[in-house]
Amino acid sequence: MTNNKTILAWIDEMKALVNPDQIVWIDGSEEQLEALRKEACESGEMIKLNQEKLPGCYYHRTAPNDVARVEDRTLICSRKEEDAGPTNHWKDPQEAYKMLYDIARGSYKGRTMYVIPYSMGPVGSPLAKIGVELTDSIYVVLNMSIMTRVGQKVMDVLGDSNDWVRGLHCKCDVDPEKRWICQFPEDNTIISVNSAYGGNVLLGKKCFALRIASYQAKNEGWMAEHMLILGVENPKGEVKYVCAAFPSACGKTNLAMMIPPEGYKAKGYKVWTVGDDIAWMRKGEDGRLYAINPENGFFGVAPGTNMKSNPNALISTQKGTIFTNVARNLDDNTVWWESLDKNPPVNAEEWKGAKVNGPEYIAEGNKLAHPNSRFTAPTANCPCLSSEFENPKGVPVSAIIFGGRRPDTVPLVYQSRSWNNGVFIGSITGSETTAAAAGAVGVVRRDPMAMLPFCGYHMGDYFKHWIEMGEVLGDKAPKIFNVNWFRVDEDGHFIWPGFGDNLRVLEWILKRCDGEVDAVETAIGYVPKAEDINLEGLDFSVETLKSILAVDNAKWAKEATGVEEFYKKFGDKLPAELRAELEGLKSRVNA
Ligand SMILES: Nc1nc2c(ncn2[C@@H]2O[C@H](COP(=O)(O)OP(=O)(O)OP(=O)(O)O)[C@@H](O)[C@H]2O)c(=O)[nH]1
Ligand SMILES: O=C([O-])CC(=O)C(=O)O
Ligand SMILES: [Mn+2]
Repeated sequence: MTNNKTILAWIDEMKALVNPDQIVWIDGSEEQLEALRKEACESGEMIKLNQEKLPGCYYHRTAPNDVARVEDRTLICSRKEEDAGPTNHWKDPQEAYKMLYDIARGSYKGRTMYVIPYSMGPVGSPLAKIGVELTDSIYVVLNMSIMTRVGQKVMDVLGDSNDWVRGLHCKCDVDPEKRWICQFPEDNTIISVNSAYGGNVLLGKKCFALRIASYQAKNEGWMAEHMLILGVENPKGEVKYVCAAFPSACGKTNLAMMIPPEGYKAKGYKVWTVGDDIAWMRKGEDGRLYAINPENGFFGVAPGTNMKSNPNALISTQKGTIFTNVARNLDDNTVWWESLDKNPPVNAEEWKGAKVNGPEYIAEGNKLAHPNSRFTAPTANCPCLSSEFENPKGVPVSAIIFGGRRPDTVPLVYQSRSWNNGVFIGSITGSETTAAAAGAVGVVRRDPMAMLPFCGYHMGDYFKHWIEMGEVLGDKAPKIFNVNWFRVDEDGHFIWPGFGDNLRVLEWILKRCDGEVDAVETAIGYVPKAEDINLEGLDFSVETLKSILAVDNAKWAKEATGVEEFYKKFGDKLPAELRAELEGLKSRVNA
């Protein structure tokens, strides 16, 4: 498939290490993928689902100890420890290679090495980048061929270039004690061992498109962010694009595919999805910031997805999709997860594979699907996929939105006072932890720009890079906002209806970008006047709206103290601009 000497030499080296019985190059053809699906079903690695109801869909189950990303076993292996920074786990590259090679050695014996050439971004786009993943898992091959563009065409574009990212995945025996997800940013290399969970092994996604790419982006003057990209079309037919960074399982897929409320639909509003998880952004010829989605599929959270909450996501999963760790309905060989509908299958197989009576099992307090069960669906299935999805130049970004799960303190929406103030707001993002990563759920932690688990270098330098991008973009920079869909009442219920109704907030955001609406200046930034959020057709009182737009200076004084504590980690790597923003916030909330 290629004469590229750097690729051939690396594959020879890896082959000598892992010792496969044979090597198969993934050419991207449907025949080859179909043969692999058949093989995976014969070995039991995958189950073919009901082909009338779910054509081209398959089911897979991971080991019960291997169901989410493992942040404490994810390492940044830069030569200097300081370059990984205080928010990453670090290991010396020489020691890491030795440890990983000892684990990987001979691990493909009796198995096949699949070579997957893939492009992150439209093949040949000036914003795209290329990787090669080696894996011994057909499941990984099939997922990568949904999530990225794979095959011969990628090699053709790469030619002899050495600008590609090396990725070695060894499933081994999925031993959690020997599980390591290692990035070597200075070597453009990723090694992942002893896992088969998507976020750890689909190396194009978090490992390349965020951890390695964020480092490349800093050095090359662009941005790699954990952001959805969506277009809002107004009744005049104009489309404006926004990017939003929320931590894992905090609503990116849902916002990216939202259905406008009835009243908005009637007026002609439409929402178009460009991406649901990752954005690569660069300054364009006209000086504005342009974004592409480097992915070609959605690796989405299944539980909670239904025809009411997110029909576009659900429809995206109805063909050519791989389901992982959801439950199976054994009567008709389809899938089920919590809140898909009100009828859990009686004749069910829960996510670990035990046969159970669904309703009884749930009544006993169990879940049929794992909370982080996922679907891998082709973007092409999405009914609201943007016509710009394949545009090699990307889409111009009007607004950047940060957000997280905050039961109190943070208002529904506010606008930053300036670019640097917006960077400050992104840097102090807090959110309750979710099932997307192993560990406790529901604990508020700081997750700057939703990049805490994904920034491939020193977070202080990353903040500085954001400040510098603002200088480069000048008055053409997107406006920066923060949202919080997750304020709760005394009974712990979400106050704001969220989902499609979030368009009401996006409308205000876009009006602010165009200078069409006023706002109230508060200690933290600009908050909407309650009458400027359209509540038409919604059973929601202005009083309640006011309660979730309110800024409580006493709470924010506490927040500022928490930020001050958090910022200590960065020492003198904390940009002076952010220090000044914190001082500004403190003086305003205490005024
Ligand atoms: N209350 C409320 N919940 C929401 C909203 N949007 C999403 N959620 C819930 O948040 C959870 C995760 O949503 P996703 O859209 O899959 O999150 P994500 O950010 O794409 O997650 P990753 O794929 O892990 O990066 C689901 O359980 C949703 O039901 C909202 O507007 N309000
Ligand atoms: O990487 C994963 O496993 C899924 C994901 O999008 C996230 O956790 O943000
Ligand atoms: Mn994500």
